Amino acid sequence: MTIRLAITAGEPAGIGPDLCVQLAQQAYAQQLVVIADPLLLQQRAQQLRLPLEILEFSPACPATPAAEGQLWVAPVALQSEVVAGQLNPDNSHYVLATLRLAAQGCLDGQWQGIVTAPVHKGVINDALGSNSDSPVFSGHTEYFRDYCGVPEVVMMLATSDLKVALVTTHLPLRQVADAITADRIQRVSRILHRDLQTYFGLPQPRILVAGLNPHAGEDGHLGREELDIINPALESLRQEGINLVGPLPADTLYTPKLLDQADATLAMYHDQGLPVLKFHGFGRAANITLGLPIIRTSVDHGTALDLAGTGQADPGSLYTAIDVASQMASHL
Ligand SMILES: NC(=O)c1ccc[n+]([C@@H]2O[C@H](COP(=O)([O-])OP(=O)(O)OC[C@H]3O[C@@H](n4cnc5c(N)ncnc54)[C@H](O)[C@@H]3O)[C@@H](O)[C@H]2O)c1
Ligand SMILES: N[C@H](C(=O)O)[C@H](O)COP(=O)(O)O
Repeated sequence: MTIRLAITAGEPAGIGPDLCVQLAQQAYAQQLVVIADPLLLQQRAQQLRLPLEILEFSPACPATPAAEGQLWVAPVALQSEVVAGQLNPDNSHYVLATLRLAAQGCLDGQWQGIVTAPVHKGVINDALGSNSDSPVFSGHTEYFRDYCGVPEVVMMLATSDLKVALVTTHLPLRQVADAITADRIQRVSRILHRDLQTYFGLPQPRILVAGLNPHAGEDGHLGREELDIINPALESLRQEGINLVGPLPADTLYTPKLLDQADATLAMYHDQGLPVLKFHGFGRAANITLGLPIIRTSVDHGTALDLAGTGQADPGSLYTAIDVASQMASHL
């Protein structure tokens, strides 16, 4: 059966539309349906001097891959003109409309998964009038969690040989320590364990867990979260049969000797785990939201406004995200 995936083109002034146009330059086994304004894609194709024939998507038709040079598109109209590289809050509702259509279509069974090109969190929050203490839009991860009505999801970025999942996602650093609770560690670990089994063919995944503090707290001399919160949470999860090692000092967790014996790693916060992953494989990684009732993957990079419309954007991570979503769909 041909897999059908929806691809949201993301922030219109960023490199998302460029990547979608680049995507159309070859044929795929899957039917890839880009959710975007078709005029934006045509404009960007002209700017990049690349051929593009748009085919309007109909959910009633059987899944059919596009030929080289063609792109299936589910149209959503922009609100305002787009200049590559220049953010315009007037188009933020368009961006959110593409995410809604993608999520609802997946819940309705129109496509088997969603792959997202990057959005700009700042401009969406500018448009929605939120501030740094309580952003209305923290990211796709939290948006799809709320849209799908599930209490917890897990952000995991993965290359072919390294998986980094996070206990907390888009939080100001000041709030991170308070968010590391036994309850959250348990919910995140259970989702990670289950989805590694379900989607990645790992019957008994071995997961390395980082501590929060330097040297994993140095026996309580450099912070007590390991002793008071993380250790007891991991111990009770081990009683459930989840194979967790740690809490380990984060600085040496990501060394070959330990990683060679692990299926995945669990970092306590965004910039503890993701710089390692991106140093290891920026442009070859996918961002995967675990715990959703739908499959959702994404690129490992942002909107790269400096590259929009230049032809310099590397589509490697988008290809990886499509591959990973397809593999996940094939496990269902
Ligand atoms: N999946 C997503 O939606 C996602 C992911 C990360 C960041 N973001 C958002 O993107 C915006 C900009 O973030 P940032 O500046 O921190 O990161 P960025 O990834 O946009 O840019 C960081 C650097 O990497 C380069 N780069 C990024 N993607 C590239 C590609 N495909 N090919 C070649 N070079 C590439 C950029 O030119 C820049 O030098 C922020 O609003 C952030 O929240 C979105
Ligand atoms: N944390 C992600 C990264 O650094 O790549 C990125 O911000 C995307 O997050 P969402 O998928 O939640 O938008």
